Order: sequence, then C-alpha cells, then structure tokens
Amino acid sequence: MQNQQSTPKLELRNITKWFGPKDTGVCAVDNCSLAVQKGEFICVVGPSGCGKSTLMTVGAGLEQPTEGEILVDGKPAGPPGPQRSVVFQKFALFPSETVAQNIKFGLQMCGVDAKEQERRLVEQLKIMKLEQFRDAYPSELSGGMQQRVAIARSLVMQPEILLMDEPFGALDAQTRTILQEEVQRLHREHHYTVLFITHSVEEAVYLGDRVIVMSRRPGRIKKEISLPRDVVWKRGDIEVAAEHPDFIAARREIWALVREEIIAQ
Ligand SMILES: Nc1ncnc2c1ncn2[C@@H]1O[C@H](COP(=O)(O)OP(=O)(O)OP(=O)(O)O)[C@@H](O)[C@H]1O
Repeated sequence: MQNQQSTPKLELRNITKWFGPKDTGVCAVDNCSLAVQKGEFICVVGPSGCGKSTLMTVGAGLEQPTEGEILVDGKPAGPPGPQRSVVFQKFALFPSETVAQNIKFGLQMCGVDAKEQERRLVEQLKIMKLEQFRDAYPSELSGGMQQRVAIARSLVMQPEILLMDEPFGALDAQTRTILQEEVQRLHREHHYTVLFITHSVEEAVYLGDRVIVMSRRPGRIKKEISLPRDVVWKRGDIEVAAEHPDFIAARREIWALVREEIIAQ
C-alpha cells in the first residue's frame, strides 16, 4: 500500500516549534520530519507533553512552525482549509444547531449548493450510523454519538487529509472500542490519509499502518514502526486483533519505547 517512492500527501519537514521566545520559551517539537503517503494511516504516540498535539496543529496549519515547512503533495501547504480537516478530543459542536446543521456547516461556509449539501449529509449520516439523530441537538446525544457527529462533520468536507487529535480520549472504554472499529472500517473502505495522535499504544497498533514514537519533550521522532495493513489482525475487531501474537509483540515493543521516555522525564 505504502509507496516510499511517491510524493507524500502530507510532509512535515524539519519542524521545530517554540512557544515563546526561541531558546528561553518552551521547545515543544525539535526537528521532526514525517511523511504521510496517500491513503496511509499514521499514528503518533509518546509520553504526555512530548509535543504530539503541537506536531498535529502545525501539520494542520493551525500553528506556524518556528522552523521547517509543511508540504501537501510536495508543495507548501498554505493556510488551513477543507483539504486538511481536524477532529479534536473535545467535540466542539455548535450546541444550538442540530446534528444535520452541524454536519452541513462547513459545506455552507464553502458555498456548496443545497442539493449537494443534502446528498453529502445523508451519506455521512448513513456512514456514521446517525440517521435517527438527524434533528437532535448535541446535548441530547451521548459522548460517542457527539464524536460521530464531529467525525461526520470532517468527512463531509471530503478532506484529502484527516488529522485526529485523541479523538476518542474523552469516551468511555466501550464506546471507544466501537469507534476504533468504525474508524478502521472507514479507512479500509475509503483509504483516507490520516494523521492520528493517541496516548494509547493499543489503539495505535490497531489503527496504524505506521506508528511514530516520539521522545519526551522536546519531542523528537524516536522510532517508526511499520504495521502492514494486510496482516490478518488488521481486519477484525480489536478484541480479536489484540490476541494475535504479532499484535502483542508490536504493542510490547512500542510500549517499551514509550515507557523508557516516561521514566526518563
Ligand atoms: N500554546 C502554548 N503555549 C505555551 N506552551 C505550550 C502551548 N501549547 C503547548 N505548549 C507546551 O508544549 C509542550 C508540548 O505540548 P503538547 O500539547 O503538544 O504535548 P502532547 O504530547 O500533545 O501532550 P498530551 O499528551 O498531554 O496531550 C508542553 O510542554 C506544553 O505545555
């Protein structure tokens, strides 16, 4: 699936990010380079505070790097736009708008015509199993349902790149499992290009085609581990996958790398 020869869909090249003045402020990310190929699912793990979210917000164009550049299809990425869509841990839905209005919001902003808005809305409601909740307000939905709406709101824009920052971090364990399986299914069927930040090594091993392990702050890339999508445990439920010997070995290897960084902090 992954073609190392082709131009990456998203490339973070030599990214350094200081908050506050260089040398006296906080260096969150230090000279990180990362290339995400079209259709690839990359997970980034690392100890708390190592700069994962910073790397993602810089990749999304929401923060400017102190040094380095962001490329999309080999060209400077420019300002954030619908091509790079972000899903955060906090659902950030409009509380006074219905599910349908929340999902359509970005399409309206981009001037998509009403018929196409409706077509894409119906498609997303079906994909994210939200058909019954079309006219509900966010406060009437569970956390898992709200996060489905947030994901639908991103996917409806047909982004070229999906950036997800701990999207299931605020959910209970059962809902999280179901959404992990949904996201894996969506990726298998639609081949989105995804940069996914998580604290969970298990989630990263389950979802990622490649897992990037970051060092403690200032975040550097410590190791990249490839987990080919065609291995059998990438096609089933997480419970089944987690019992596979290769899954267990990968989880153990990655956790040892993260643990080393946590202990050294
Ligand atoms: N806007 C900001 N101003 C100042 N410092 C910041 C800012 N944003 C992040 N930082 C600092 O940069 C470092 C990296 O933060 P970041 O949120 O990227 O880490 P993280 O790995 O995503 O953390 P966590 O896993 O706990 O969410 C931290 O020390 C944090 O305090």
